[in-house]
Amino acid sequence: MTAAATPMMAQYLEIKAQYPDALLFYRMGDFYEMFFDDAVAAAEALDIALTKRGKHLGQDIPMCGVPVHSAENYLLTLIRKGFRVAVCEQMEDPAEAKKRGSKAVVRREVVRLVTPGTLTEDSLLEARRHNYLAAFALVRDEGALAWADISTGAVHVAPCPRLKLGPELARLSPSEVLLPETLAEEMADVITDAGAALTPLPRASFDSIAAERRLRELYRVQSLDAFGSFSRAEVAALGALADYLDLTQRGRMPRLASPAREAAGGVMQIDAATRRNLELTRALSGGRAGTLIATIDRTVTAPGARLLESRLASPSLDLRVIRERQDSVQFLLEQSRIRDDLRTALRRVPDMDRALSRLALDRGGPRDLAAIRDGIAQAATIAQFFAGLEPPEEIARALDDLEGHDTLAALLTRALVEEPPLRLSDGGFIAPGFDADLDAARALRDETRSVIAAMQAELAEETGIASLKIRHNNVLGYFVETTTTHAEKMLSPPLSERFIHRQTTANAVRFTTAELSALETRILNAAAEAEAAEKRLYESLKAEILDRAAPLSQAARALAVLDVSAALADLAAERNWCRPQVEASRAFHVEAGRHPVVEEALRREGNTPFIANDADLTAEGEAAAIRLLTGPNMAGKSTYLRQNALIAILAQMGAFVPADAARIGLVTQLFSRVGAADDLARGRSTFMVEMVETAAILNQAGPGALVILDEIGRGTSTWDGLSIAWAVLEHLHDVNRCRALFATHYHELTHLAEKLDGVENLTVAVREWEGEVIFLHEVLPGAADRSYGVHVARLAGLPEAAVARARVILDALERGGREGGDKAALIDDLPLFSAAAAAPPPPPPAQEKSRSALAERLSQIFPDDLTPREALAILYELKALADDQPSD
Ligand SMILES: Nc1ncnc2c1ncn2[C@@H]1O[C@H](COP(=O)(O)OP(=O)(O)OP(=O)(O)O)[C@@H](O)[C@H]1O
Repeated sequence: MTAAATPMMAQYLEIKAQYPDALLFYRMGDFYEMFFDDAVAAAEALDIALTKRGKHLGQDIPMCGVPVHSAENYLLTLIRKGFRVAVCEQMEDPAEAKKRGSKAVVRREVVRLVTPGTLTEDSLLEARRHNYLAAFALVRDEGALAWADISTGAVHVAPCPRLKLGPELARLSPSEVLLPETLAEEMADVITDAGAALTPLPRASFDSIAAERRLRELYRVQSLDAFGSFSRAEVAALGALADYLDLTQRGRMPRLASPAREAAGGVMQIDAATRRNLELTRALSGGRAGTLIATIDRTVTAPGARLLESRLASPSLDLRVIRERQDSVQFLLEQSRIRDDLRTALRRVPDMDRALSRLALDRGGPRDLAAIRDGIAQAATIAQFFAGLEPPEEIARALDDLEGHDTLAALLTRALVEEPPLRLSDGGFIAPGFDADLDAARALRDETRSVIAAMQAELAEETGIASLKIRHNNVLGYFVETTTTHAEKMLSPPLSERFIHRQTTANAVRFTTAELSALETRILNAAAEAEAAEKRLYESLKAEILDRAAPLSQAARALAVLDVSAALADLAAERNWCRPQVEASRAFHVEAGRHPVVEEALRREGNTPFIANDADLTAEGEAAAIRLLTGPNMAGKSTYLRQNALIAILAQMGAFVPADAARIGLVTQLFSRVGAADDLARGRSTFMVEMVETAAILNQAGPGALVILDEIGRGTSTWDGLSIAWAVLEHLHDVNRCRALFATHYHELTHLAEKLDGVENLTVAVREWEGEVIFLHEVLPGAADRSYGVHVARLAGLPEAAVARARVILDALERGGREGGDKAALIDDLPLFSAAAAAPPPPPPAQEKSRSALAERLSQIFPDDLTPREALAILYELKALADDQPSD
């Protein structure tokens, strides 16, 4: 067979040509088949068998396929691996096609293009995270970003200068970003750095005039002014979203809320590096464990979890909003009984937003109808909890949105069975008694079933074959079946006159009778009628729901608000967190602050308690307020720095904070950087990255900024590092004039406190006891006198000999430093390493050799060029050299 010539292959190639960038899932009966390169790629990605089907231009056609009923799992794998999938369905019954001629091909069409940003199925989505599709448009030099979650219908737009795109994407973490083709190449890195898939679109998709028309049609409005005034770039970005949705959903538009415009500068600016470093929603090691969100998330519904994450990702700069949210948390903190009832009731609230979206896209099922029913029923129950109380404004507004769905609730309650099936085709979801036609069809269908049972009993008696059965399959329909032992009897008169032979299998013989055929027609008709009636009812219930989509979505949002407020109240109650005073100032005062994640980790381990620490970073007038933190390794410097950044974020997202009291002047920008030495694995370039990031801070941080710098400059040689750290500190003080916490190992910097008004020294207390260092984790005013690195090296299990040697070197270096000596020359003065080793002296000749090898290696070393880590590596090398020599 030459498949190229087949009309089917011609149809395939024609459709495939329209989707060159996607894998084409080509429906053939119960399978989606893939051919040619698609098959090769999919077989590998899915780890399924690659087979062949006919030939094309003399070559075998590679083919693979996945069953339709389990296609979602395969889709998920493909999307996760970065593919896009065009789903091509059969648009008519094969029997229909046959009527056009035996060679006619079943009509097929792509019904949907599945991409990372356009998923709606629960199985393809993370319940507790948004799935954003974003579009960035540039009109002249003005940029805008629009983003939508089509699984919930939320749409936002905001001005976004080109330089802000990276931080904005870091905040939203979209799955897919649309860019005009012309920008795709130069901006690809920004998109992929944010972990999103990049989809370039033709410039026409971003044309602002066409976009305006598209949006007017989409929202069925005369003018976009109804939503506020948008810039050209904003309209273009929204238009690109609409265009892409039209393309991927093949004209079936999702339900989209009116675009909400986010004002520029409405949220705390936090760039990608800071988010990573503070482990807000993703841990440095990947995943959610150990992040701030994992520690504070006590929401009990998926929409609540999504709202909490978006509040955390975008701490507000609007005092009214912050205080309203705090009021809600406080109210539910005080009303602990209502909080408990509320949380119990919320646990039974389904994800109404996603159900609504699927219904709108015609991808829903009976279970989505039930989700709406249960959601609004719970909403009404929840509204009652607050009767007779005067809740604060945000909660009061939410409660208003919960009500007014009684008619729909009553309708759905009457219409649906308690637990409907997932798919429409499964049937049986409309409750008995709801619709007379359906009841009649079902009665007929079920009655005929009992008639069949009666007929089977009759025939068994008549033939004297007790094991005779009436069965059903898709090929024969209903048939009478007996085992082959009775074949002869059945196939000879008189029975053969009544029983018409249909089929003989290995174990059975099958027949039909005139009565059975008549009955079958009746059954089929009744079942089809019931199915049609049920489908009709489904459509009308769906329409009722979609008619009220906007208020329903508001109710869903209100439930999410209640969930978030109750969750934060629960956390505050259990962990004893306080309500921070957030104000328009440059104050930063925290009493007994804690790091929520470290504290929880310590609590889980159950040994040491977390030591709370105060922070006073209040800036006077326009001056800077910088605290320079010195102290040994492992003392808790990083923890202290980060806890204060996290407290600022929690305060401005409207949550309570892990402290006894806090007064936070609005932090407009938050920067956090960690010294490169913490990431040695990536080598030298890490230092470059660190410097680029530090440059970004010095260029951007304004008076409202809070800057957290952890051992900046550590990735280079000592003097370079010190000089850079010094200059950075001065710049922050004199030019940026922001609030900053600066942890360093360079003790020399502590002298700056005497010179610069806004700089004060802090240190983390340790106690030395019998030669051991005990970390007290207590932050106090003052400077550390030494770094205790050698002590920590010992704690980490460095060999005793190396530790002893390090002490000798340190001592000499410190003496040299104090006396202003040349450090390279110092090496000559140092007693040799082997002398410090506690090992028994090896035999003299070998020791001679060892000394010379060591001396030679030492002569090649210039301490000034070494980072501490390199010095440590050399120490190992020297030790190995010393250990090796005797056996030579
Ligand atoms: N306030 C605290 N109370 C109790 N334990 C703490 C506290 N702060 C830190 N720790 C513990 O000490 C460990 C080290 O803390 P951290 O990483 O902040 O130290 P560091 O001074 O920054 O060290 P390095 O300079 O080596 O990076 C933490 O993992 C934590 O277990």
